[in-house]
Amino acid sequence: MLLDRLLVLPNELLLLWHNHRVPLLLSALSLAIIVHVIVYLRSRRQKVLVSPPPSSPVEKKEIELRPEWLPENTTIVVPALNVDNHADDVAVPVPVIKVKKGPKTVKGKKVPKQRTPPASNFDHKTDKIQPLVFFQSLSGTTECYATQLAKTLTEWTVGCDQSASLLEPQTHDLSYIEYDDYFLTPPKADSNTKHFYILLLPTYNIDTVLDNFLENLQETHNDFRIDTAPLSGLVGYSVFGFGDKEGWPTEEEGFCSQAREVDKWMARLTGRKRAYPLGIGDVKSDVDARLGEWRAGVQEALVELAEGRGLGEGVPGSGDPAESDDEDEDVAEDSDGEGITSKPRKATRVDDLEDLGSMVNSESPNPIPVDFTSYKSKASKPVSAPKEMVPVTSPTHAALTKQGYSIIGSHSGVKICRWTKSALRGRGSCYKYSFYGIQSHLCMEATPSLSCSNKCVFCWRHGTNPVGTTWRWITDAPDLIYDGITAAHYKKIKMMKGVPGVRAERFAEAMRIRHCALSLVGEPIFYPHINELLAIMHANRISTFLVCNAQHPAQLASLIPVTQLYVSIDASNKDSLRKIDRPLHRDFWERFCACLDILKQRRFEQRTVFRLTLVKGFNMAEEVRGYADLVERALPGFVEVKGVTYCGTSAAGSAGLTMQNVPFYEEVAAFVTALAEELSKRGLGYGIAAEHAHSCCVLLADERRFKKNGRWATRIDFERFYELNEGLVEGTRTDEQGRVVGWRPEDYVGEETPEWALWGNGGFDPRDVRVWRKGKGPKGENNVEGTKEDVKVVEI
Ligand SMILES: Cc1cc2nc3c(=O)[nH]c(=O)nc-3n(C[C@H](O)[C@H](O)[C@H](O)COP(=O)(O)O)c2cc1C
Ligand code: SF4
Repeated sequence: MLLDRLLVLPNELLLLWHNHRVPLLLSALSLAIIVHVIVYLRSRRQKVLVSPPPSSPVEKKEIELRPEWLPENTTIVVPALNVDNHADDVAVPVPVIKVKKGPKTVKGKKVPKQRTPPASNFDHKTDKIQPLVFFQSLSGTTECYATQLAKTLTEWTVGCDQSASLLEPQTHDLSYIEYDDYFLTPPKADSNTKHFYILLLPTYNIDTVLDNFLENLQETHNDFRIDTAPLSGLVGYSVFGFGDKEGWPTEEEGFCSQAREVDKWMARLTGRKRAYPLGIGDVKSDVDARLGEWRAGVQEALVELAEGRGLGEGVPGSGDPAESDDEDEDVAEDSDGEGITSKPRKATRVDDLEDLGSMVNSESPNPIPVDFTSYKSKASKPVSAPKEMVPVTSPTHAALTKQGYSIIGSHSGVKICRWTKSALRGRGSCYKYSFYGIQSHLCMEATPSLSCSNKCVFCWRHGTNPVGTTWRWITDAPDLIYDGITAAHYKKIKMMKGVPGVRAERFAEAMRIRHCALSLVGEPIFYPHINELLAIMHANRISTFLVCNAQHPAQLASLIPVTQLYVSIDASNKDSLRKIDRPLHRDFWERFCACLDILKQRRFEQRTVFRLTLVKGFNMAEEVRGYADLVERALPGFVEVKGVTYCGTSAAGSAGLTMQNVPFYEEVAAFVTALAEELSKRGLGYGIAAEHAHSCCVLLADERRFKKNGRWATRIDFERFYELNEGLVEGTRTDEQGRVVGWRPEDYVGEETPEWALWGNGGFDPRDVRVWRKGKGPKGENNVEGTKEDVKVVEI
C-alpha cells in the first residue's frame, strides 16, 4: 500500500508543478527583486562601521554619519574609519568616496508676482516698539558708535512724544548672540512688544564673524523648512555700514560691501521691512555726519511707526532687497516733459528670485531660466578664491600676537604656556604632569585651526577669531605647520634664557619638544590635514594630546589614534550645552551625541578622556546625573574635571560670566565626589584617581583599566606608545579569532601615579618649589618669593 503511494508521488508532484508553476515562478521573481532592491538601497547609504575590539563589553553598533557632517570640499577615506585596520592604512590603497554636495537644479520659469506693501503688524494703540541695536566690531570703532547710538536713542525714547510706545533700546554684539534667537524668528516677547532692528556693521575683506553671520542669514532664507521671510514679524529694520574709503574707494571696490549684503538679506528675511535706507560712512572722513543723518531718519521712521502710520505706502520696489532698473523700463518724464526710454536690462545669469521679479517682463514670450533651488547662493556665483583665516593685516592677527600667540601660516597658532615657564624655573608643572607624567617644559601648546564652530562663554579667543561650520580657508601644508610651530616654540623658549630662576638643565631639556597639546584655542580637527600633522609629530616622537569640541563626528571618526584623545563635555544636556558653548551648528546635540558614540567605539585603541569645565551658574548644579549618563554612554578611560579659568574678556562679560562663576576648589571637589558616587551606583567602575589642586583639576579614571596591583596607574609610557605606533612591538588587541590587530591603551600604561598626585594629596611635586602670589597662601610655607612682582604662578 505504502509502496504504491510512493510510486505515484513523482507524478503527483509533476502534476502540482504544471498546475501552479506560473504563480510559483512569479513569487520567486518578486522575492529576487525585493532582495536586490534592499541590497542596492543599503549600499547607497554612507555608513561608517567602527567595529568594537574583541573582548570589549560593547555591543557592535553602527554609527551613521549624516552626509551634512562630512567635511565640505574634502573626501573621506572610509577604510581609515575602521579602527582595527588603521595600522595598514598607509600600505593599502583605498578607494576615495567623494561626497556630493549641493542641491539638484530644477529649471522652470518665474511667474512675476504682484507686489503689495508689507502688512503692518503694529497696533499703535496697544503695542510697543522694542528697538534692538546689533553691532559687530573687530577693532572697536563700530562698538564705540553702537554704544553711543544706543545711549542717544535711550535718552530720546524716554523724552519724546511717543515715549509711551517706545521701549529703551537693547544692544547686542553679533559675535556673542545666538543667531537663531534673533534671526530665525523675532525674539520671544509678550504679544504687545514688536521689535525694530538697527544693525551697525563694519566691512572686512578678510574672514571674520560677519562672513558667518551673512552665511547664516542666507541659509535661513534658503532653508526650505523655514518660511523665506521668517522675520516678517519685525516692525522694521535699518542698517548702517562703516568702511574705509582710503582702501576701498568705491562700492565696486568693496566699500561697505558687507553692510550692503546684510541689508539685502534683511529685506528678504523681513518681507521688505526696510524702515530707512542703508546708511554708509567712511571712518576716515564723513562717518559722524552720515551716521547723524541716518540716525535722525531712523528716529523719524520709529515715530511714524509709533503713531500707527506704518512704513508708508512706498513707490514700487520699496523695501526690495536690491536695486532694480524697473523705472528705466518705463517711459519716465524728465523735468522738461521729454520722454526718456531706456534699454531693457538683459538677464545674464541665474539670479535671486526676488531680484528677478523686477527683471521679468511678463509679456516676454521667452521665459528666463531660473534655478528654483538656489538663490544668490555661492553655487550661482563665480567661485571666489578662499581667503586666509587670519591674514597678517587683520586685527585678529594683531590681537592674538599681542596676547602672545605666534601665528603660523594663516590658520595655526602656538603659544608658550605659563606652566612651561613655571616648569623651566622649577616651580611646578601643570596637572598633566601629576596625572600623566608630562613635564610642562617639554610640552608645546598649539593648534592648526584658530577657527572653531562654537562660541563658548569661557573661550579665550576674545571673540575675534573666525568661526565657521565648514573649512573655507586657504589651507597650509602639515609640514609647513609643523616646522612653523616648533620653530616658534623654540624661539619663545630661548627668550626665557635670561629670566631669573630658569634652571639650566630644564632649559637644555626644553630644546627638545616631547609633547604637544593640540588644545590651545580653536578646533584642531577642523584642519583638513590633521592626520598628516599628527603622523609627523609621532614620527618625531612627540606625543599628542588632542582636544576636540564634539562637533565634528566625521573628522573624529577618521582621526588616526593619538596618545590621548579628549572630548570637551561642557554641559550634560542639550539646553545647557547650547547656552554655554553657543554652537553654530543647528544639529549640535546630534553631533555631540555621535561624537560620544565614536569615542566609546575607540576606547580600546587609545586613551579617551572627557574634559569637563565647570562654570558655576551654567553647568554645575543639578547636572551630576546628566554627566553620569554621558560617561555611561561613552565610557571614557578618564574624566578630567576642571574649574573654569576666568579670562576677564568682554566676550565673557557679554555672556554674563564674572569671577562669581569660577568655582572654588572645594566646590569642584564636591562635584567630583558626587559624580564618582553616581558612577559607582551604576556599577561603572570609576574612582577618583588624582588631583592638581592649584589648577583646580581632579581626575576620575576607569579602575578596571588604569589600576596596577590595586594602585592607580594613570601615567603614560610614551616610548612604548611610539614603539607600538611604529610597529616595533606588538600590541595586545585581538580580533574574534585571537589574531593581533593593534594595540590597546593598556599596552602603554606607564608608572604608578606618584603618591603626592593621588586624590587627597594635593598634586604638587615636592621636588618643585611652590610659589604663592603676593598676599596668597599660608604664611611661611615655601613663600620664598611671595613678594616679588615677577611671580606669575597664581593659585586659582
Ligand atoms: C583687514 C581689513 C579689511 C578691511 N576691509 C574693508 C573692506 O573691504 N571694505 C571697507 O569698506 N572697509 C574695510 N575695512 C575698514 C573697516 O571696515 C573699518 O576700519 C571699520 O571701521 C572697522 O570697524 P571695527 O573697528 O568696528 O572693526 C577693512 C579694515 C581692515 C583692517
Ligand atoms: S570649543 Fe574651544 S576654541 Fe571653540 S569656542 Fe569653545 S573654548 Fe573656544
